[in-house]
Amino acid sequence: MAPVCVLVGAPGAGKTSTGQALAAALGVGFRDTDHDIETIAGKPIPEIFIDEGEEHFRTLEREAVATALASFDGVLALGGGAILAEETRAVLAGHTVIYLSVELPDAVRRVGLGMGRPLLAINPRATLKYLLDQRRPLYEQVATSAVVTDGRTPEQVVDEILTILRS
Ligand SMILES: Nc1ncnc2c1ncn2[C@@H]1O[C@H](COP(=O)(O)OP(=O)(O)O)[C@@H](O)[C@H]1O
Ligand SMILES: O=C(O)C1=C[C@@H](OP(=O)(O)O)[C@@H](O)[C@H](O)C1
Ligand SMILES: [Mg+2]
Repeated sequence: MAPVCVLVGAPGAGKTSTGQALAAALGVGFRDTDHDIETIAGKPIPEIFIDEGEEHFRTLEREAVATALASFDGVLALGGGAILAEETRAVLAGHTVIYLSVELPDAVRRVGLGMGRPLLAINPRATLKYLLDQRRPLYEQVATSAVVTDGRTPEQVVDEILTILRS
């Protein structure tokens, strides 16, 4: 069993919201590893960062991604930092991985002051710039296709992913 596709990209790329619309268009289930982590931890992501720290969150994230890749056959959205783990990049090999790309102006506008994303709670613009520069090569490394989301509606992004999945 494998996901129809796995969505990766920076915070604000639209992995969660566009992923849900894509799953609906395909008539398949939708799963987000951030949600799985919250269920396993029994608390929201900001509380995991406060109580146990980022390293613990990343451990839960590696486990959540590996479990979902092995047991889910719908559209799977990862958290923006999941690809930082070499182990996760390795288990993504062989999957259909779509990189939803977003650059700083649109990403900042979409995530505002973080909205439940603890890494972006302080100085979101500078932090997002750092994250984008650090992660862009990793998203490109794991992706089998890339879709630009800047200046495009979620519907346009879904249409392009559907075209990719049909090809
Ligand atoms: N293509 C888009 N155009 C405009 N707004 C978008 C687009 N994709 C997502 N958004 C908005 O950006 C915010 C972050 O989207 P989300 O799906 O949570 O991104 P991610 O899961 O990649 O961090 C949400 O408010 C969402 O509605
Ligand atoms: O970029 C990151 O490191 C993170 C992104 C978030 O997910 P989204 O990319 O869906 O916002 C969430 O996993 C957590 O706050 C950490
Ligand atoms: Mg998300």
